[in-house]
Amino acid sequence: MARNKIALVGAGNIGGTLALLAGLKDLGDITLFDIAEGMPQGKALDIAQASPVEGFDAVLKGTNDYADLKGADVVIVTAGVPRKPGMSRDDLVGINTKVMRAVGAGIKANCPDAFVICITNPLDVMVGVLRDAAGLPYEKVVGMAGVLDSARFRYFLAEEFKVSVEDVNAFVLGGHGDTMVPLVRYSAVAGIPVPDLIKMGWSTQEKIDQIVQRTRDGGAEIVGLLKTGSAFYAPASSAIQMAESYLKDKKRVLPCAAYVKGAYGLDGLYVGVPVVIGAKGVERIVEIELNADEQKMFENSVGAVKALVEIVKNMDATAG
Ligand SMILES: NC(=O)c1ccc[n+]([C@@H]2O[C@H](COP(=O)([O-])OP(=O)(O)OC[C@H]3O[C@@H](n4cnc5c(N)ncnc54)[C@H](O)[C@@H]3O)[C@@H](O)[C@H]2O)c1
Ligand SMILES: O=C(O)C[C@H](O)C(=O)O
Repeated sequence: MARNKIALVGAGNIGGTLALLAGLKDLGDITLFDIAEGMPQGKALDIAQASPVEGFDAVLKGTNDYADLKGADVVIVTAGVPRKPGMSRDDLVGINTKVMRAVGAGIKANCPDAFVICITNPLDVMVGVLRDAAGLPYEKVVGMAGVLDSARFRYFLAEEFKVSVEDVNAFVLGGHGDTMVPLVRYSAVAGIPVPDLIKMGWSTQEKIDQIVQRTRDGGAEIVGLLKTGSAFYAPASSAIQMAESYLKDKKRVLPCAAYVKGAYGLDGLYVGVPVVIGAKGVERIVEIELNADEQKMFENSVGAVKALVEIVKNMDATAG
């Protein structure tokens, strides 16, 4: 059986990490695309030279030519600009919208049958711009953020409860911004809901509230420490989990920025919700029940995403 092909558009911090992980996990052949000349070629060669040591067989190619995306089964997009300390993700909207349109055109022309995972920020809006430019079916274009935000939430909870990260389940919904909604009620250790663990004396409401806020600020915490860019190891791991679920038809239930029309009272918007990812792409939107507080937080987050969508529309109107 021929190997799958994973194309990585953007070969920077996340792109390079994605290439290494895709190799280590034997996901297939890997093409690294970037506008920077030499850099994707250099990273591809470097990772190829790690393959004999790590024991994986994959063709690794670096390129500056969109034609090399041909035949890609999965495309993961990180092209664009990350934020620096003092910036919000939303500050990237102007520059990264232009990048998403160029990348969308490249995907449309070369691999319209691929499953596309967008990572570029501001995420929920960029995945919509990318989808529109690529013209792919909505279920084949999805954004990565919820897996990352939930992983942060899980990690902080595991630290607090002093248990394995593997036993902590947690969901973060909504837009990938300051208004994201970590759902305490749907978070659990080995099936025991967090509110029950508070009653059992494992933690306090105050500490859980602090963890919720730290999760919301998770990206900014790392930007503040790195100073020159943003997180890239955990974002790459998160996108690889989504790609693997598609390629292996695992039907994982993962929080992703998916196009929601009908569910959650939404009328067609990319925003973070739990979905099932399988061989057909986003196979199902999982509509969970939200209580009044959760609903209010979710609506607030949806409002923030919609406001940014309007900014993109106004940019277009101004540009004529
Ligand atoms: N969704 C999330 O959860 C999440 C997490 C982390 C980072 N991000 C975002 O991902 C993006 C990438 O982050 P990074 O750390 O890899 O940044 P990076 O600067 O290391 O890499 C970005 C790469 O994109 C390339 N690029 C720029 N314009 C391009 C174009 N038109 N076509 C192709 N390539 C182009 C650059 O040359 C660079 O190599 C940023 O927007 C960042 O905010 C999102
Ligand atoms: O915080 C950022 O700008 C990058 C990313 O969205 C993250 O959450 O790490």
